[in-house]
Amino acid sequence: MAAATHGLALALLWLAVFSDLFSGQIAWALFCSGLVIVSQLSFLLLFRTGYNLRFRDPSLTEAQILVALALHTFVLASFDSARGSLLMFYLIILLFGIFQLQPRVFVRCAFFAFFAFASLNLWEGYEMRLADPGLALLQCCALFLALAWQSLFASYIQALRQRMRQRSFALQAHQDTLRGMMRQLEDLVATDELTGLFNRRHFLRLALRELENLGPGRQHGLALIDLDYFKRINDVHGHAAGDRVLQTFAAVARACVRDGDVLARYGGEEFVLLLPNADADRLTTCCERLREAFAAAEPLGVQVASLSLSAGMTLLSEGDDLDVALQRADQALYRAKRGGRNRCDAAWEGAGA
Ligand SMILES: Nc1nc2c(ncn2[C@@H]2O[C@H](COP(=O)(O)OP(=O)(O)OP(=O)(O)O)[C@@H](O)[C@H]2O)c(=O)[nH]1
Repeated sequence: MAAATHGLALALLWLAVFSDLFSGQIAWALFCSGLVIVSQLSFLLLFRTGYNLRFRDPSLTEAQILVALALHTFVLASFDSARGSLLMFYLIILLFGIFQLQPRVFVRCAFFAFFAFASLNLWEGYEMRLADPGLALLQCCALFLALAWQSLFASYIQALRQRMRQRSFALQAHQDTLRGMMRQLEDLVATDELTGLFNRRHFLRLALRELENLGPGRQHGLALIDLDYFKRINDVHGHAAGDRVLQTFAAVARACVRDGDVLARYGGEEFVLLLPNADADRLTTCCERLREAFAAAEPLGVQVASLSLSAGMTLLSEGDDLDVALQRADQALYRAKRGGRNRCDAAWEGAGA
């Protein structure tokens, strides 16, 4: 935009030259045009080389405005009667700083514009070259008023921008807080309070998603795990001790599974485990490891003679129904219980294994 404005100003300069409103020679008009082009090429070079990035304002707004104001005053020196109609270019040049410059810097640029134009007139007055001193005084006053008004307008715009920025920061902070609360809420909804594991509802959601993403030839391992004689623990040691045993199981199970495995409390003293991309061997190994680790666990402050669990295992294949797979696992768990507990039984049949 700045280059286009300079181009426009050059077009006006040459219009003035051909309309005999330019008081200098053609060579002088060529020199002025050259100066404008060189200044623009210099800025282009700064931008292309990335040198501008060293400054706080990489657009170099203030420098561009000051150079344009100086060039404009320099060219105005060769205008007499048409000078007044070109005064508006001071305002156009300063318009580029309205959104970018701090009010203090903007006023500095406006003052520079007025100082340049007033100095030009004073110099011409001193040299006795002012054709109409009254008109020159009127032009100086008009420019002063216009610049003062523009400076006020610029500070108003800056204040407005500052307020909008603050509001946008506040909005951002509110959004962050809301997002954090949403995350907490989601965690609460998905977590079992006692054990810190996922709850049944969240497990079913995750398992369904895993099942949907299951490609041909791949399988997930699924196991239902039930703590043995848990009622007895409650009856003998109390409900609080039972709770501690459940928490102990959760801690032991967490240590036994890998990242990406899904472990959840299915309800009461029953848990469910989903091992993505696992075959029968890996699932069996994992459940056996878990069974042995739980048998060796010592819940804090509870003297339980022996801890054990039973597990029912199955595999999930592409197109499998989650409810049907859970039923298969449940039947295997039932067999494990009937087989004497403290064991893992499997229902691979019907699982595509
Ligand atoms: N402490 C505690 N007990 C619970 C909780 N949820 C369920 N229970 C108890 O878990 C016990 C489950 O008992 P049962 O279903 O008979 O199972 P079990 O005694 O483990 O017997 P088997 O599963 O056949 O080995 C019940 O007494 C429930 O009250 C809980 O959050 N905390």
